[in-house]
Parts: sequence; structure tokens; C-alpha cells
Amino acid sequence: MTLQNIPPLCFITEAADSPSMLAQCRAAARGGAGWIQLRHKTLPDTEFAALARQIMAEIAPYDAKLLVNDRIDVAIEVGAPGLHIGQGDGDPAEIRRRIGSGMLLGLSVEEAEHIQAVPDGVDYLGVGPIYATGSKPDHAAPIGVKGFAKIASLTPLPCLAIGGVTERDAAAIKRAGGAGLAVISAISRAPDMEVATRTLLNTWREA
Ligand SMILES: Cc1ncc(COP(=O)(O)OP(=O)(O)O)c(N)n1
Ligand SMILES: Cc1ncsc1CCOP(=O)(O)O
Ligand SMILES: [Mg+2]
Repeated sequence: MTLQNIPPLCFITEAADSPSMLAQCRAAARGGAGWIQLRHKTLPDTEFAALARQIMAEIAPYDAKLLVNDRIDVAIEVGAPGLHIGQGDGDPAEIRRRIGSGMLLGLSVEEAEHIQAVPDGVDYLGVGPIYATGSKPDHAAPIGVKGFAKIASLTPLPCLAIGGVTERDAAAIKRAGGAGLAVISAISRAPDMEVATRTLLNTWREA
């Protein structure tokens, strides 16, 4: 799958019981997020797979698609539309061979040097962190919007900005050549997740 224009908003789950990951995904899909990434570091694979299936069914009517974070075998097992991997998650070329050609593959890029090593078969890049964020305690050094612009200028692949990003960053990221935003807390911690999603999306569209 190659996407020239990927949906401009990816919601990534916060590993929380309240609101539940299913409720987070439902609200984000209703609000218009085109991609919903299921990310949980410790849930057993069987539970993760069951939740992934449930989320796929719930978000389908809203035209949103599921990305699985990290778990290659689960992504294959549940037939997820997409998989997101990072620099430490394995060789992207090998992973592309494993998942076949039909699944969207996203890769994290944290610094300009990573661009040289992006193989064919990667469809989009998650670029950041833009800012320090508590949502990923082991994140790499923040690159700011300037670092994002540099990386986006080095690749034809669509780049989603990630890491502490809110609607206040939409215009600057768009000017920097970004294809969209990937967020956890800007949606998961909002008083109304659906409204927050819609506002982010509208801000991006109008930026
Ligand atoms: C869209 C998007 N971009 C970057 C990441 C980060 O992936 P990774 O570096 O593998 O870190 P973890 O999310 O696995 O902690 C992402 N998940 N999504
Ligand atoms: C998964 C991930 N990868 C880089 S930063 C980050 C967390 C993004 O969460 P938030 O939008 O709350 O900063
Ligand atoms: Mg990862």
C-alpha cells in the first residue's frame, strides 16, 4: 500500500483503563481521526489481539483504520491495515517481507541521520519527538519544529509530527512540510475526546 495523502491525524492510545482504550478509539474515530494506533507495552498478545479486533469493528463505520504498534505477529494475525515500528523494533525491510505488501508500514525517525536508512517498503514516517513528553518516558532528544522541517525536507515520504504536539503546532508543522499529526495526550486527556479530535482536525485543515 502506498499513500500519497495519508489521513492527517493519527490518534495513539494511552494505556489506560479510564477512559478505556476502546472508548478512546471510539471517540477519536467519531471525531474524524483517520488512523487509530493501538499502543500498549504490557498487555498480553492474546488480549491485545482481541482488543485490536474489537477496535477495528468499532471504528470501521467511521472510515478509520487501525495501526498496530510494535507487534508484528499480532498485526498479521488480526489483519490490521497498518503497523508502526520504531528504530529499535527490527529491520524495516525484513518486517515488510513478513507483513506482505498490503499492510501500511510506518517507521519512527528521530534524527536526520535515520533518513538514509529508510528502506523501500516504508509508507510513512513518525517524526519526533517534537517536544519532551511524559507519554513516552524513553523518548529520544526532542527535535523541535526546526528538526522536523529538516527531516521532512530529506524525504518524499509523508511525515507525521509526534511528541507533545497539540493544535497550537498544526500551522507550523504544516509549513514545515508535515503531512499531519500523531498524538496521545492531546486527545486522551481532553475532557471530551471526540470534540478534541474534531478541533485538532479542523485546525489542521484550516492551517
Ligand atoms: C506515528 C508514530 N510515530 C512514532 C511512534 C514511536 O514509535 P517507537 O519509536 O517505536 O516508540 P513506541 O511507540 O513503540 O514506544 C509511534 N508509535 N507512532
Ligand atoms: C509514542 C511516541 N513516540 C514519540 S513521542 C510519543 C508519545 C506521544 O504522546 P503525546 O502526544 O502525549 O506527547
Ligand atoms: Mg516501537
